[in-house]
Amino acid sequence: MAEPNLTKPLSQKIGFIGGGNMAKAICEGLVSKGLIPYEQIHVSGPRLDNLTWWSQKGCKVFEHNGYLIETTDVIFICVKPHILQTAIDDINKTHKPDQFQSKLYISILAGVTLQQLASKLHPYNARIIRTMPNTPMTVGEGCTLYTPHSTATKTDIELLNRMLSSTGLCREIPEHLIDTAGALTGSGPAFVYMMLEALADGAVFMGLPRAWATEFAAQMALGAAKMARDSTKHTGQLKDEVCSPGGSTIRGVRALEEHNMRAAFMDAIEKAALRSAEIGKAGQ
Ligand SMILES: NC(=O)C1=CN([C@@H]2O[C@H](COP(=O)(O)OP(=O)(O)OC[C@H]3O[C@@H](n4cnc5c(N)ncnc54)[C@H](O)[C@@H]3O)[C@@H](O)[C@H]2O)C=CC1
Ligand SMILES: O=C(O)[C@@H]1CCC=N1
Repeated sequence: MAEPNLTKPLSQKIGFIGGGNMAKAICEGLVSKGLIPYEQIHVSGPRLDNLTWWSQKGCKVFEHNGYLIETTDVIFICVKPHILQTAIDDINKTHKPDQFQSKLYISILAGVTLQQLASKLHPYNARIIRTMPNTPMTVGEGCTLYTPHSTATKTDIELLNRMLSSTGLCREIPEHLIDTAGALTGSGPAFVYMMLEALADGAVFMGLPRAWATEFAAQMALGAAKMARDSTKHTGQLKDEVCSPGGSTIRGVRALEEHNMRAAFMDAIEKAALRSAEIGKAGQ
């Protein structure tokens, strides 16, 4: 696929069904890159008083999802997986399914399969792409994985790439891998924040002021992540280059091995991936 043009502003109106954490992260990612102004973004949710973050920024807010679909071109579905049916039922309170023109629906729901999405959204003339984004897209370092449904056109996929490449990495993957890859990229930030907190706790334990410990831990991880991403060296080699023989780092490495750090991270990804698949199998 040709490199998306990341600077040209979007002409489309973008909608979010559900204005929670991940919807805000996508919104901030798009706006901060100059792709779209807040005024071109619409959001819907069951209570307007929960949408003040959006209205204060200048976005248009709706209490019913049908009005959001009517007034936008691309709709991000950003509710919790078990709320999907309730959100769809809400559309029917104000609109008839065949009232809608064909539009692009981008699901960010963990676990919910393209087949499940298609069977629920088919009456609304939906073209569908399943994605797994992550919150670091707020700062332009996100990672979005996606699988298009057969209803999605080449133009839809190009538009998705244009939007989400501006907020970080955006990569198509086969659907059978999205639960596992999503455990790594979608849930992974929580695991990394826990790791940063624990590393900072260690430094505080040894006497470093908390604010410094937090700042230094984050900067250290940012640099290490950049090297791991951009270097051709294996992460094991990068680790070896930090460990002086008989030095301080290898003592810390030994402590991590004694506490089964690798098994703990592997288990975290396994459990998150299995839960994601379970959400899909349970029909949310
Ligand atoms: N938080 C994260 O890091 C990530 C979340 N996701 C997915 O994003 C989705 C949303 O997650 P969060 O943003 O974390 O949850 P959240 O709870 O922050 O947001 C969900 C929003 O949906 C709204 N809502 C509830 N009922 C609704 C209805 N009937 N119609 C419209 N809106 C309704 C709620 O008011 C709330 O603002 C989930 O499906 C999750 O699997 C995917 C990747 C990362
Ligand atoms: O915890 C969850 O289910 C969602 C999916 C990935 C991140 N948060």
